Amino acid sequence: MVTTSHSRTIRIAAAVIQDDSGKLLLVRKRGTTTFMQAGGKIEPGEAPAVALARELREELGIVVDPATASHLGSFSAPAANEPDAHVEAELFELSIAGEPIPAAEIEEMIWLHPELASNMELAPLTADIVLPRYGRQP
Ligand SMILES: Nc1nc2c([nH]c(=O)n2[C@@H]2O[C@H](COP(=O)(O)OP(=O)(O)OP(=O)(O)O)[C@@H](O)[C@H]2O)c(=O)[nH]1
Repeated sequence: MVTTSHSRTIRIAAAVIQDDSGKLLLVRKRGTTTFMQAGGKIEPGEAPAVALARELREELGIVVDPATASHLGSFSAPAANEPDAHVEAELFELSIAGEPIPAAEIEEMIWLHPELASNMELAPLTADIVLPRYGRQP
């Protein structure tokens, strides 16, 4: 029997970023089809908020002080791109100044109104954890 507990764990730090009108910033990484929270893997020994700041700088050219990111908690979800894995995500809420500039590894960046998310291909962490908390009606 395959259960979540047997699947590989990917530890990530991920960002919930909203603009003034409540739209959520999502990214689609190059060569993939699902939109997801900006962020990425936590390196061994790296503090989650530091990993988050590093990933946001690499992916979106955003400079974030890790101390200003508000930790929402740890959440588990099936991994978007690996059928045999799940993510353990440290989710952080933060506000950003200025417009992000996607790096080459980001194929697409969008500001998504939560009410308009139903037609989108979303990572489970975004669909099941973030959107229910940030405005999408069931
Ligand atoms: N950033 C991010 N990754 C997610 C989310 N949901 C989810 O399943 N993942 C998965 O978590 C993993 C993140 O790894 P990544 O490869 O994007 O991170 P990274 O930038 O550290 O990449 P690298 O290993 O190529 O250096 C991917 O397998 C990705 O599909 C999410 O909401 N945000």
